[in-house]
Amino acid sequence: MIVVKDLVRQFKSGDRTIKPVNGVSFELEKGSLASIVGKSGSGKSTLLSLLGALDKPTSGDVVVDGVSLAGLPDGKLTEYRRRDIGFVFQQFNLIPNLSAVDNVMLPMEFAGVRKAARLQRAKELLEQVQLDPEKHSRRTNRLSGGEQQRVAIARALANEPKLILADEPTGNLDEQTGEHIIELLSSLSRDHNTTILVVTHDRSLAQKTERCFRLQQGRLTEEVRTGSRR
Ligand SMILES: Nc1ncnc2c1ncn2[C@@H]1O[C@H](COP(=O)(O)OP(=O)(O)OP(=O)(O)O)[C@@H](O)[C@H]1O
Repeated sequence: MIVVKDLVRQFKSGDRTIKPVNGVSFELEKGSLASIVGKSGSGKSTLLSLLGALDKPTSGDVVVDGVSLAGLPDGKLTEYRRRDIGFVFQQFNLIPNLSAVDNVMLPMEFAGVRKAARLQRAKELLEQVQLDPEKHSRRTNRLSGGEQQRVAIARALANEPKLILADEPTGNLDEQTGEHIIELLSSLSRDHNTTILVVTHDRSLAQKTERCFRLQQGRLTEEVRTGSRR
């Protein structure tokens, strides 16, 4: 479970102070899929960076399965980022000259998993994200955008993270492929019991997630829903 407590991130810009994250609190149940929508500049990327320990808050805390990030020294924060967080980006950020399977194996190599176990798990994950088995050994720069995003999602799952942070994961995909990716994230959050938080500009995609938050001038509100995904 992820608990975000009164998170604030401020920057000085000349003699002005801006607060792209200004007192944000929310909780995410384990295995849930949630989205955050908000205009450009509303603070979405800043918030994701704080949740992924790529940046430190000015005040407030993120507590992941009972562990407070504010209380962790830098070394432990790096460990948290590598072990407990999976990142998925709009630009996929795969290594283009490596095969799909090698891209998925890479984070497991950093985590010290044996080669045979890495290979087996990478293949299983690529099956779970429904990448055609013929394409497992193909270099990722020879895959379509939707296929590359499936590989990136498999890579994000590699070390069984507690939280997957997806920044505009459908931003470079056509509408239908984007919908497939959101459906995939939805089923993976259930099957792996992994919490997934998606930032998107696309309101129709946000509607497909279990919960939807709106960020406006650094403040977060939850949209009220009727019915449930499960
Ligand atoms: N390192 C920084 N120094 C100063 N200001 C920053 C810094 N990072 C972000 N900001 C400012 O914080 C505000 C929010 O930026 P952020 O990138 O979080 O917005 P966003 O909602 O992700 O936007 P977009 O949808 O365009 O990616 C912007 O005004 C931005 O200029």
